[in-house]
Amino acid sequence: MIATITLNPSVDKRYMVKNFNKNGVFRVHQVEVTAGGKGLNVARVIKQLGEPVVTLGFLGGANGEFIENELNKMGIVNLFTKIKGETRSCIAILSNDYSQTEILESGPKITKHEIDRFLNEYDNILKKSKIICASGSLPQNIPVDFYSELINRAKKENVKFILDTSGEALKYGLKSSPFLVKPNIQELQDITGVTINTERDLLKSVKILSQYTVEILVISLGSEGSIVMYNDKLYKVTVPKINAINSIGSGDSMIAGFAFAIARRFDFEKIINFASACGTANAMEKGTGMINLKNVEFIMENIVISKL
Ligand SMILES: Nc1ncnc2c1ncn2[C@@H]1O[C@H](COP(=O)(O)OP(=O)(O)OP(=O)(O)O)[C@@H](O)[C@H]1O
Ligand SMILES: O=P(O)(O)OC[C@@]1(O)O[C@H](CO)[C@@H](O)[C@@H]1O
Repeated sequence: MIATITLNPSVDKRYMVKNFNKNGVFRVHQVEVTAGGKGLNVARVIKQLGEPVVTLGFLGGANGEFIENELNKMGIVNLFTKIKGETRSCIAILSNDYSQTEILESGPKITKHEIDRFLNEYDNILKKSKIICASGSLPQNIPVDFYSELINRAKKENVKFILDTSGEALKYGLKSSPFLVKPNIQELQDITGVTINTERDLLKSVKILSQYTVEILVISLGSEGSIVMYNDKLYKVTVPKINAINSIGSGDSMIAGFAFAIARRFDFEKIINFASACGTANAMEKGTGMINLKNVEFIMENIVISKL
């Protein structure tokens, strides 16, 4: 079984707006709302792939209820810890010039008692899981090294830990050697301090990150595919050109693809191929954390993986 952790879930609202820019007033011509936060997007895609998945994290208030209802509708197992605070909302503004503007709330304050209840549930689930996918930012009052704690507990139970987060939470997480990490280019720049303009800058940053002990290191590059490091070898993954409608959640869909392919024990190149295709398939859909399995198959045939 795969478990996803979303410590800071969110009700994601996507506003479709014509000619969006700074300082204007805009009428929204289409709104979409999903139960989001990275880990929930991951769970939705794992469910679409047909693998059992359970979800953990913190949920509270009216937004928490909305997310619970959505999980029930999708038949996704909900092991979230109930909290007093209100789960956040995040807004994405998509415009006709293909711009994507995201406004992310910081999330509720979590109490010590709520953290303890979460950790109890987590320890239970570690005994039943093959893979943990922990994704996204930390809500308020969660210690910055919290992912590190979760990784250490997973290691004791021999459970593979996939970490997809940013900033300080990623820095601390890396110190505990997760099985797989997947920063995007912005997250890589933030963590290494290297501004990336050229492939040389990119490879320099990958080298800095490779000082941490991580089994699979993935740098996702949006429509440019990704760079993957495994067993001291570097791979460049080129994905086909597609008609991208909404690439928010492509990273999460890629993580879902990795978790699924690793759980099913695919060989290494097929793992990269499958995960990348899930990321690309998400960009072809209106919804966030949504894939069409027929598109995944077609994309897989058109991905090129080369050794660097
Ligand atoms: N426009 C696109 N065209 C083709 N493939 C894409 C596109 N955007 C994303 N992908 C695929 O999805 C993968 C992950 O995308 P990306 O690097 O945008 O992740 P991310 O920034 O973590 O996304 P998010 O945080 O919104 O989930 C890429 O490596 C690629 O395989
Ligand atoms: O604040 P975080 O947790 O880093 O990111 C939150 C978020 O932007 O990530 C997802 C896309 O990957 C969205 O569903 C969600 O709103």
